[in-house]
Amino acid sequence: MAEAATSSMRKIKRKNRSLKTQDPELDRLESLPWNSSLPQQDEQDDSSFSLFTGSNELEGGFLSLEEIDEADYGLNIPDPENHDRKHNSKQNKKLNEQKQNSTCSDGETVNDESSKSKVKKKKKKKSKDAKENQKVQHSNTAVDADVKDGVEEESFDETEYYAWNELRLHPLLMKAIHKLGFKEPTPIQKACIPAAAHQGKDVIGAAETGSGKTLAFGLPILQRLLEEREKAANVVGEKGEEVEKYASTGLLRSLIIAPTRELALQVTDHLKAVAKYINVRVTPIVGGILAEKQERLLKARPEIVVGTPGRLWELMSSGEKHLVELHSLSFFVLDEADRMVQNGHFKELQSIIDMLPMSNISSENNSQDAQSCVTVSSVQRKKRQTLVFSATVALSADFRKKLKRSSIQKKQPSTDSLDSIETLSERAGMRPNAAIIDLTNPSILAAKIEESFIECTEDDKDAHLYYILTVHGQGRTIVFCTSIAALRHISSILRILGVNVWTLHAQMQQRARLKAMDRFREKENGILVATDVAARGLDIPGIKTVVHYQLPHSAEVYVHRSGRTARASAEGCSIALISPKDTSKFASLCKSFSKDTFQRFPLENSYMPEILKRLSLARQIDKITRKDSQEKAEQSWFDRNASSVDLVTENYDSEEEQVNKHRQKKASSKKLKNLQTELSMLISRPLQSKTFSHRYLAGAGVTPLVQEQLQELARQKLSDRKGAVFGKKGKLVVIGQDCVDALHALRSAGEEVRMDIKDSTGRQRNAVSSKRKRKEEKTRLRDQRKKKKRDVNQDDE
Ligand SMILES: Nc1ncnc2c1ncn2[C@@H]1O[C@H](COP(=O)(O)OP(=O)(O)OP(=O)(O)O)[C@@H](O)[C@H]1O
Repeated sequence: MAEAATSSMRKIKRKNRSLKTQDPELDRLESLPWNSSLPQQDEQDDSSFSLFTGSNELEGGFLSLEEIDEADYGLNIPDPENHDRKHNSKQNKKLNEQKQNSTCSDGETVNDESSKSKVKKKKKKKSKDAKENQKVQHSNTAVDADVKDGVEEESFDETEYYAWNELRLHPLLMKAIHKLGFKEPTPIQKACIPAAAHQGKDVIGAAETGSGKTLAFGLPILQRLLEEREKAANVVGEKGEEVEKYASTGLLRSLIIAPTRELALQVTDHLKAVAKYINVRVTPIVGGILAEKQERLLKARPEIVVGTPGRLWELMSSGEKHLVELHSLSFFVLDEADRMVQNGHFKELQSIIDMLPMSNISSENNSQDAQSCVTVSSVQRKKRQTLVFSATVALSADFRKKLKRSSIQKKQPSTDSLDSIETLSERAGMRPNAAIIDLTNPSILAAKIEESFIECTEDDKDAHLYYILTVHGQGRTIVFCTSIAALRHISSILRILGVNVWTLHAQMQQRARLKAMDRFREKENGILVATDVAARGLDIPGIKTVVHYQLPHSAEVYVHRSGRTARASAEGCSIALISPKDTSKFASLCKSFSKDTFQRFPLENSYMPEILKRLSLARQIDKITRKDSQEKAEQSWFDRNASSVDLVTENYDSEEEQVNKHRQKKASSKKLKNLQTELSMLISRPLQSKTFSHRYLAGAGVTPLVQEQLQELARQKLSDRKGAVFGKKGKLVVIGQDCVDALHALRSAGEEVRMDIKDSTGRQRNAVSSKRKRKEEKTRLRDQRKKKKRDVNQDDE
């Protein structure tokens, strides 16, 4: 079997050699060794992206590229020659056609034909070889049997995936990437994969929201697992031993920690999608799900665990076997790392980190661990890599210098809390020559998101939110609130107004949280009202608009909130509702983004009278129903407590009081009914402006002639309505602003506003200082009065 494998490898080597051309780029690619395909870069200054080059720190070695034939995996990875051939084919096509027509007896053309048939034969042979190789590899590798059985050639445009070649990913990973349709790696993936997967480096990665950071750490993990398995299988194959027991070690190889449950579940799904063709188990361990159920999942001994700190620590501290066998860990990953160090929320994370074996100790030095690790093969005993990622990793210049000077301390037992990414990384065992890959721009805002604001009073925020959702509600929208009270208020008002919204906050049951997310995902124009629990990492396609109903407490959270839109190649916009009390906060946000202009979101005020009418009704309905349900809740609380101590409750109200109460109740329910009827009549017809906006129509690409016709229709409809609101002609649909989504409205009519950052921060400073002065004056006067009183008392005595 081993012989067959070696002979097929020889064939592949010959084949590769025969493909060589004089192309310098191809020569360069071919000369790159499998395990250090990183494009060499000069070290750059502190602020820019820099990759540290250096010796490969992984022990155990890798398979060389020549030892792997993509065809074994039912996939043709594009090769540079192919790429060039395809690339040039369009230009040459015409020429060839001419040649064929004019020189059918020409020797060159015949040669061409024969070379074509040779290529065809070669291709056939390659596919035959591939099938044979696959049979050999089937027993030699630990990849999923399902995949190995079907050698279907995937038909896709090879040149489209050419950009991945440089990253030298395993063909089975490439197959999954192709399936996902990711034509090229994102910049953060391009930068991280060579460093983490091929150079075995620790990485601190920062790149804007939605830029593909999950795969930037996910692919290196899977790549390394695959390489180790194949290496182990080859070693064992050579020795002629049984292979199956090396297929999956059942050891914990990678621990990924994320700050929220939803994010941990999402990362799990993302990794599963890319590990589709390999037998790697990825398991989420998050709170809100029965711990026993998760313990059962861990019994399957997944190689990759993605979890939140709380539940992970709960299981680890109770001695869960799979999770405490940390000697086998090859990757320790912190996603959204800066969130982990905030508010002292993550004591558990500190405990988990303290449990990691003293970093990067090889098996020889860790004999005790090695003894308990009976199934781990020598190729798997490598150094642990630490990967730390976020869109807002705020690294101090000092820390970068420390990394460059290679002066990071080895993990020391310490009682310090993890209050910065620096300490967190150091304590997790980050090695001195870690690669810092910082692709964020100075403003840390994602470049593709159009940021805007609406100035209004606190009271008018509801009206403006309703305006955005109804007039520009195309695509999914997330509305962010800072407090749960505000979330409850706005979601209740919107529901009364007939707007279907889902809510997400930390006080909800996990099942309800997941359900809300699912429902939101399902609806093309879904609306989610959420607290900052949804601010980080959530990747839901089609979110076109993010509304900041209340401003967050920090610039980082603002960036993450806005980053729920315009992900991957999509576009989107963010709208902040700014009341007078938000102005100084907004100014300091602008300052931290070094942004001196923001766009004012365009409003069509002619909608407002109708919106305010509806809103007023909705608020009255909300008030009555709240009062009602509060009374009911109080009564049932009273009854429950009374019955728990065997008390019989009696009504001590006089008859008159009882009658009055009854009357009030009846009146209130009648009022409620009337309000509801009036509101439902209003919302049964589309919200319409009294005028017609040319700017929106132009923004939507409507020609002047069509604009004129639409305007005429609108006029007609409005005049019809005066006579008979629900007449036949009332069914005529007027195309207005509500056909333009928020982003297009902003692009076509947004107004660039200069944010006078200095001025407003100056105003803020003045306000603070005058507040302080007033307080001091008050204290002085109080002291004076007290002194006077004392003096009078003394005089009396
Ligand atoms: N190479 C790629 N080509 C196209 N899309 C990609 C690629 N890599 C990842 N994506 C997609 O981009 C989206 C965003 O990826 P991901 O969630 O990893 O972003 P992120 O940088 O972690 O964002 P955040 O900072 O908000 O957490 C996902 O839908 C993912 O499937």
